[in-house]
Amino acid sequence: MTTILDLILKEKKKEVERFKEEKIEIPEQPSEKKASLLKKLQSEEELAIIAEFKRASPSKGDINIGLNPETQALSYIDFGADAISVLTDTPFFKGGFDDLKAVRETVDAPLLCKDFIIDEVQILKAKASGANLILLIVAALEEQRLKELYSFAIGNGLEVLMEVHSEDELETALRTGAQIIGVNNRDLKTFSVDLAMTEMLAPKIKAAGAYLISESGIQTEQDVQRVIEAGANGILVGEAFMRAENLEALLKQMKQPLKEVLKK
Ligand SMILES: O=C(O)c1ccccc1NCC(=O)[C@H](O)[C@H](O)COP(=O)(O)O
Repeated sequence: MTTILDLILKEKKKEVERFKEEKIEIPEQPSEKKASLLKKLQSEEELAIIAEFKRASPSKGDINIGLNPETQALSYIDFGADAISVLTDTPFFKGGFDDLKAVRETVDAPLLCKDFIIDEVQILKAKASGANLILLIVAALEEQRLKELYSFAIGNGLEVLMEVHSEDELETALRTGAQIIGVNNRDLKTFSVDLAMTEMLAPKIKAAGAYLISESGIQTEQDVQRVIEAGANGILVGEAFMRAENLEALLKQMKQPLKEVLKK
């Protein structure tokens, strides 16, 4: 059965060929833009919130097409987000590298290039557009390739969020030495979302001493409490923030002091 991930990766191969034709220039990053999600996670006081700029998605179609990336990024930071994720895929998510650049010019926070990375050239493109962090999806890559891309990103001064959705994938991720593991609560084959995935994988991530980001399907304060109780150090939220009628209230409700929640 062909999955959505297969279709996305097929498009990525074409995109990689196009990028290889481009001259990618990496400007020197001003020091205030060299932001680190890892440092934020190491402080371990509050839940780290990665707020995502996501216009559309394969599972939900159009989410909020007209939103301006600069305005949304400023609101995210003003209301307490610690990092911003920008979907740079165009065919399936209606995003682009121009969105990433626009957000980089607007805020100094750690910036995640959220894409389906299969080649070094995409990592260079992410860096050239101002990212501090890239996503590597274990399900999208052979282990050897995952290790190569991980080392390439780290060697280029980028942090890596490594995404998993099963125990086997988690073991592969840990073998690369990844320090930030994203558990995707969304099954990319069926699109079903279940926060139990975070609960299932959390003990192994914590035992390995890595940081856990719970990704996808987080909509409410109760969802946040549930993943903190499982052991999450951070969350990645897209749709709920992009659709929020009162973004300030929602973001502030989600911003939880970690120890206080665990005491409840
Ligand atoms: O969101 C999708 O439909 C999707 C489909 C196929 C591959 C990836 C997909 N999403 C990427 C993400 O990881 C989410 O954008 C991110 O975790 C935020 O999720 P949400 O808060 O549920 O918007």
